[in-house]
Amino acid sequence: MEAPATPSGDDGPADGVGRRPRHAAAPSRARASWDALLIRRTMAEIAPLADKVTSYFYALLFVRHPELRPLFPPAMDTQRDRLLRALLTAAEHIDNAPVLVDYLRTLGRGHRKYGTRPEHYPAVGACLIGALSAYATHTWNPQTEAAWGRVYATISQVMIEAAETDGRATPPWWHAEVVTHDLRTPDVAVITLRPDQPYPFLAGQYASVETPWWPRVWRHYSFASAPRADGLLTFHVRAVPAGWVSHALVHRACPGDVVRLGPPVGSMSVDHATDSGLLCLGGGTGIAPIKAMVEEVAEYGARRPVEVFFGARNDHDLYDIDTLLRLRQAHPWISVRSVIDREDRHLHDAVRAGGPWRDYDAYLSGPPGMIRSGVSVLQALGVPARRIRHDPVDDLVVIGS
Ligand SMILES: NC(=O)C1=CN([C@@H]2O[C@H](COP(=O)(O)OP(=O)(O)OC[C@H]3O[C@@H](n4cnc5c(N)ncnc54)[C@H](O)[C@@H]3O)[C@@H](O)[C@H]2O)C=CC1
Repeated sequence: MEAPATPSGDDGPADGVGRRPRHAAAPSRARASWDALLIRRTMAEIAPLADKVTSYFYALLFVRHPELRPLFPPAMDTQRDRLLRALLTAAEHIDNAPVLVDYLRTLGRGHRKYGTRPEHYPAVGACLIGALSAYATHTWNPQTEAAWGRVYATISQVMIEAAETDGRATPPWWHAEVVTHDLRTPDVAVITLRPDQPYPFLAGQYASVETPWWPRVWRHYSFASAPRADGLLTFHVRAVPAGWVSHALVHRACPGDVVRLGPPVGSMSVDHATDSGLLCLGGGTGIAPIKAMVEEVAEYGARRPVEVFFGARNDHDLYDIDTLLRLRQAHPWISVRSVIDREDRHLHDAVRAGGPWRDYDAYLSGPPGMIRSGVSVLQALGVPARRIRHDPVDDLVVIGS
């Protein structure tokens, strides 16, 4: 979702690939819905050819604009997926302006760390339309091209404005020095960082991290502690197979090394306006944001039921259970249950046995499969969808890799 590529912006013709003049009238509802229909048709046609379309898009971009190549990572594998996911997400919410705008603003802010500038957007937009038109051969026509031009213009305008607004208050990225590096298991490290300037975030959020060993390769990690008075940040990192960044962080990083951090993102934060109970499911290193949220609730001082289920493959993988148990000792209204996988019993079985959870707010963090099945289990147990929170499952594919 964080391709330093997508939407465009210039002062081109209204129906071309460009940025709508700042004060231009918004398209009518009818036109917006018609555009949405045409965009969805294109997306449906190219879905089975997604890899080819994105490869062709980047080939066009780098041939036409070689000066943009340094903004992207040397190996483009994950990058390709991100562009497509960003487009799919935008297409999915195209009729839901508040959700779409919120998503695009986050995307625009996140692009600042790549060095994306307003003048890059038209170049990207023209190549995107070039790639779509080459593959969506059944649905592409002048009306579809015009619809893409308008939608892309709106998307790029939202992203550019969000980046400009953000630029007035925050840096595009933060440098952060490794202060401690604690190898808790052969492949899990708990790493503490000191950012070079204040880094405001909420427990439950996550950030992109770039290491000095893999420039321009960014991966997401959730904060493992609530905001601290000393400003330090903590991450839990598991070195996963073929995970360049995670391997570097676990096996190479030492105190004194400096990484870069993108802005905090994510909406899985605790609502302190209610005193409902919290049901928290953490799988493996997915326990990180759960721990941060539990710490925040404890600091907040409200005595509300907090029920944590920590799923792990084996005892070693309960690498942070002691911290959770200390929290429980200090705050008896917190309950912590560890669940080691067994053939006949998994994390969700323990959750099922522990209810009822109807009146709880539920938070899930862990592997995508755990989140998907966890949501179904909780809904079957009567927890309404609006009370179930987790990070976007697509982002988790690259969280921690
Ligand atoms: N904000 C978030 O949601 C975060 C997600 N993660 C993700 O969490 C994962 C952690 O990786 P590992 O520590 O290797 O986890 P893992 O693969 O060892 O799984 C940990 C535990 O999760 C549960 N689990 C896993 N798959 C399940 C399924 N399909 N159904 C039910 N329960 C399941 C089991 O209890 C398992 O022991 C990574 O995929 C990482 O991207 C990590 C940090 C934050």
